[in-house]
Amino acid sequence: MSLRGQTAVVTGAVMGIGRAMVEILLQNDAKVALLDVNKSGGESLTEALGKQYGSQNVLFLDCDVESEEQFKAAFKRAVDAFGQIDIVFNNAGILNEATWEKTVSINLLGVIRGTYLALEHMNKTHGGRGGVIINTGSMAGLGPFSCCPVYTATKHGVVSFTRAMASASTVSGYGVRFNAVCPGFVQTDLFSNIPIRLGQYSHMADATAQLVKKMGVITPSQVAEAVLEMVTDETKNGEALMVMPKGKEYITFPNLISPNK
Ligand SMILES: NC(=O)C1=CN([C@@H]2O[C@H](COP(=O)(O)OP(=O)(O)OC[C@H]3O[C@@H](n4cnc5c(N)ncnc54)[C@H](O)[C@@H]3O)[C@@H](O)[C@H]2O)C=CC1
Ligand SMILES: CCCCCC(=O)/C=C/C=C\C/C=C\C/C=C\CCCC(=O)O
Repeated sequence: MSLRGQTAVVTGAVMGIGRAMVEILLQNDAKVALLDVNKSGGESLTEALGKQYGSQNVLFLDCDVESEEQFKAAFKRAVDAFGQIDIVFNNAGILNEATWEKTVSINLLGVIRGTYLALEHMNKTHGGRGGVIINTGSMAGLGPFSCCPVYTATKHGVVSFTRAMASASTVSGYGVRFNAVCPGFVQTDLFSNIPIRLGQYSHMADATAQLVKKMGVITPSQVAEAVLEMVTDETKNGEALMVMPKGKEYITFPNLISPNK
C-alpha cells in the first residue's frame, strides 16, 4: 500500500515503537518528520534513513512534547519542508511512577498538545486538508495496571481523549480521523529497569514479571503494522486497537453518551 504524497509527523521517533513506525511509513513512501528529545540519536538515525529512503523524505526535529513552543515550531518546520501534514502519530511516552507529574505531562498533556497543534494544520474547517491522528495508548489504558497507577491514568486519558476527539471531529467536520493503539508488553527501552520505573510500587515488579510471562511480549514492528492499518483504513475512526501476541482486536465500549441520540 502506498502513502506516496503523504506526510507524517511521529513523536518519540528515535527508539522503540516510534522508530518502527517511522520505518514502516518510509517503506510505504510517506515523507516523515521525526520529533524527539534525543538529538544525537535522532540526527544519526535520520542520516541513516536518508541514505536508505532519500534525504528529501526524512527530517529530524529536536522537540520535547512538554514544550508548546518547541512542538509548535516543529510542526511549522515540518509544513515548511513537506508542504502539509496528513498523518500524526502522538507516541512519545515514559513510564516512571516516581516522577509521576512528568509522566502525566509527557504521556497525556503531550498527546493533547500534539493533537491541538496538528489540528491547526489539518482541520478542514480552518483550511487544512484533513488526515489521521493516531495516539499511543496501552493495554493499561483499557484496564488497571496495578504496578503503575499514574501511567494507567495517563493511558486511560489518551484513549478517552482520542475517542472524544473522533466524535468531535465527526460532528464538527474537521475531516480528521482519530484512533488509539493499545499495545500489551513491547520489547523496547521502556520495558527495561522496571523496579526503578515503578518507584513506590517496585515491590510489584516480580508479580508483574509473572504477568509478562503469561501474556507474552511483542515487537515494535508488530505495533507499527497495527498503526498502519488504522492510518490506511478510512473506515476507522474513534477506535482503540489492542495489540497482543495472540493478535489484534478493536475494543467495543459501552455506548453511554452519544451526541447523535
Ligand atoms: N514498551 C511497552 O511495553 C509499551 C509502550 N507503550 C507506549 O508506547 C510509546 C512508546 O514507548 P516505547 O517505544 O516503548 O518507549 P522507548 O523508551 O523505547 O521510546 C520512547 C521514545 O520517546 C522519546 N521521548 C521521551 N520523552 C520525550 C519527550 N518529552 N518528547 C519527545 N520525545 C520523547 C525517547 O527519546 C524515545 O525515543 C509510549 O507512549 C509508551 O507508553 C504502550 C504499550 C506498551
Ligand atoms: C497489561 C498492561 C500492559 C501495559 C504495557 C505498557 O504500557 C507498558 C509496560 C512497560 C513495562 C512493563 C512493566 C512492568 C513489567 C515487569 C517486569 C518485566 C520483566 C521483564 C523481563 O525481563 O522479564
